Amino acid sequence: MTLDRPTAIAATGLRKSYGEQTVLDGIDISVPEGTVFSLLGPNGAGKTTTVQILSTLIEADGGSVRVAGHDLATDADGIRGAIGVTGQFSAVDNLLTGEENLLLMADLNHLDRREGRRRTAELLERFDLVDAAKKTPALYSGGMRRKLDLAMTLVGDPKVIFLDEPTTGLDPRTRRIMWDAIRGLVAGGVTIFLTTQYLEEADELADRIALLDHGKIVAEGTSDELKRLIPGGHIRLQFTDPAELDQAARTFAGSTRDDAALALQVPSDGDVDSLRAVLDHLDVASIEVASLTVHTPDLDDVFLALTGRPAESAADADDTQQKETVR
Ligand SMILES: Nc1ncnc2c1ncn2[C@@H]1O[C@H](COP(=O)(O)OP(=O)(O)OP(=O)(O)O)[C@@H](O)[C@H]1O
Repeated sequence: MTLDRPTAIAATGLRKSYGEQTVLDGIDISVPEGTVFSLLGPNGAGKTTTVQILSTLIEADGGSVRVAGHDLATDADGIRGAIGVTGQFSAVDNLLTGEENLLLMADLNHLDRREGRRRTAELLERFDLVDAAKKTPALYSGGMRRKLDLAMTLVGDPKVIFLDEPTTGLDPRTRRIMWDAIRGLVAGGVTIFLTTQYLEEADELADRIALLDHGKIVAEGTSDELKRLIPGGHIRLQFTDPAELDQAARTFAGSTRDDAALALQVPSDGDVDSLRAVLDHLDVASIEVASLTVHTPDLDDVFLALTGRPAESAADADDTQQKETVR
């Protein structure tokens, strides 16, 4: 579906070290126009460094980059003119009001006065900041600042937007508002490069996801492709009678029983055929089941399987690494 689209962001063999520390150890990235690409990784994995290189803020030690048709080596200005960046450190000026911040951006983007006012009003409305427009951002909540920051990025109508951990630390409601705004941008044809520590965020928004760990992309694919990389799916059968549980445990080789919960987990990839096979076996053996649920692995399971560590504590864990690529 996205295969025929032109490439909005292409990076090959990106390398970057700080002193002895290799932060990016040769990474390749390709993002089709109008899609969301998510770079996922724990604290310190190199996500911000990647965004800084692709958005011309710092130089790589090696590799080539094209963004929105411009080559980084020969036309960094072209890239700067086509992109918007919302970083972890916001561009918001605390001495100006929210509205003045937006008007300033309109000026910097060479919009005339009328167009600048129109765009500012539209963005204040869109991000539910009309009531806060005349206040300085020092009085804003973290979520409001983040929304103002994204609104400022949108003043120039960029075709490619880099969002570096746009929802870190936000409450679930504000996170949803940001997600909706991002979906709206993509629907309008914008390409999004999103970094996040949240597996759920990548799962919700991204067309393709790359997992960055120890300077390398250790897995890449759609959310479903990544989930298929790992085992862990199962059908959970719930019983009301221990005798039924006993009988089912004998029927399904390789199953795991939970006696306290009167439940049995039968390994399964969750597809219809395997579900039908389980139901047929239960039928033939006349086993009564109270309920049945299908569990498919989520990105947390993927992260654990590919890095050997849970996503939460990934930043301070050991060097265990596996390589896996989905094409
Ligand atoms: N200017 C710098 N000088 C030295 N080391 C740096 C510099 N910038 C980043 N680093 C190091 O590079 C590594 C990657 O940092 P980066 O900010 O890209 O990670 P990240 O994945 O964005 O993490 P986070 O989620 O914490 O922002 C870190 O170990 C960091 O300490």
